[in-house]
Amino acid sequence: MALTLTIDNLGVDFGPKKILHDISFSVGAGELVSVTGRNAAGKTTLLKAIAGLAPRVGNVVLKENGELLPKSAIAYLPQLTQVASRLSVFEMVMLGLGRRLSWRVTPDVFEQVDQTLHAMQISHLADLPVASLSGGQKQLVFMAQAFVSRPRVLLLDEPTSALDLRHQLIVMEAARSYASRTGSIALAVVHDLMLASRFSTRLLMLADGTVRRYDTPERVLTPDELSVVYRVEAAVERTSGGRLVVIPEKPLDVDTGHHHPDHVHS
Ligand SMILES: Nc1ncnc2c1ncn2[C@@H]1O[C@H](COP(=O)(O)OP(=O)(O)OP(=O)(O)O)[C@@H](O)[C@H]1O
Repeated sequence: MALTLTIDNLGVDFGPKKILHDISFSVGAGELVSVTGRNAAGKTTLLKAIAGLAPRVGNVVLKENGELLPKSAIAYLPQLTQVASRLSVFEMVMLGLGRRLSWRVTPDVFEQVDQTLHAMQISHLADLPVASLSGGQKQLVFMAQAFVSRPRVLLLDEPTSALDLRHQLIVMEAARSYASRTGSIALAVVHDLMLASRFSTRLLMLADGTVRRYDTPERVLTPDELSVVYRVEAAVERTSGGRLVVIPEKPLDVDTGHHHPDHVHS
């Protein structure tokens, strides 16, 4: 395969606290992988560690046609934060071109930014100040900024959490088509399991600080898995169109992990 991201025995400690350990998996060209798991499972930490933004042990190897790629081939888009900027949407997206920009804005640059705005369906916002946009619109702008930089690996931290239904689909479709069209890799933290299953080639389910399952959505999203990982009773069904539907029924008692049946006296 042309491009591969290989994570080998990755671990992250914050002081004495082991957040992630023994994480190994690999992703191939064209894949969108959704990272899922409970709150505080370490999903953000995993993306940051891959991007080199969190202290880690273990290896992150990105290779294309046998050649190692530099860290700059990986783009990390954090969860949406406040934007204090007077830049317009067009200018903000253009900044994604980084070192490819010179003092004069060439037609080629306009073209690339225009195309990206169009793909994200935000052309009509081009001249507005980013600061004046809604949370969801800002998310689309930052995704566009990441796309235009043409990363080989795109790491998206909860890209859909601030978005309405329509924009959730636009963003997930944009991530999927970016990966498949450019033969690159996208990893996205996604809490919505139906959205994740619909758009992802594979799900990476984190639990207890490590990879619990890394497989197709159909294989990962089973009632048994959901009860263990999320401590919920849930039904998993399929629509007539073949899509997976996860229906959470009720929370189960939190598993303390301290069951010692041997010690139970009858
Ligand atoms: N810089 C840090 N220093 C110490 N602990 C940290 C730091 N960053 C994260 N943690 C801890 O690491 C654990 C994992 O956090 P992380 O943000 O990766 O979880 P998450 O799965 O992305 O959570 P959520 O779904 O709630 O966004 C948490 O217990 C958090 O408190």
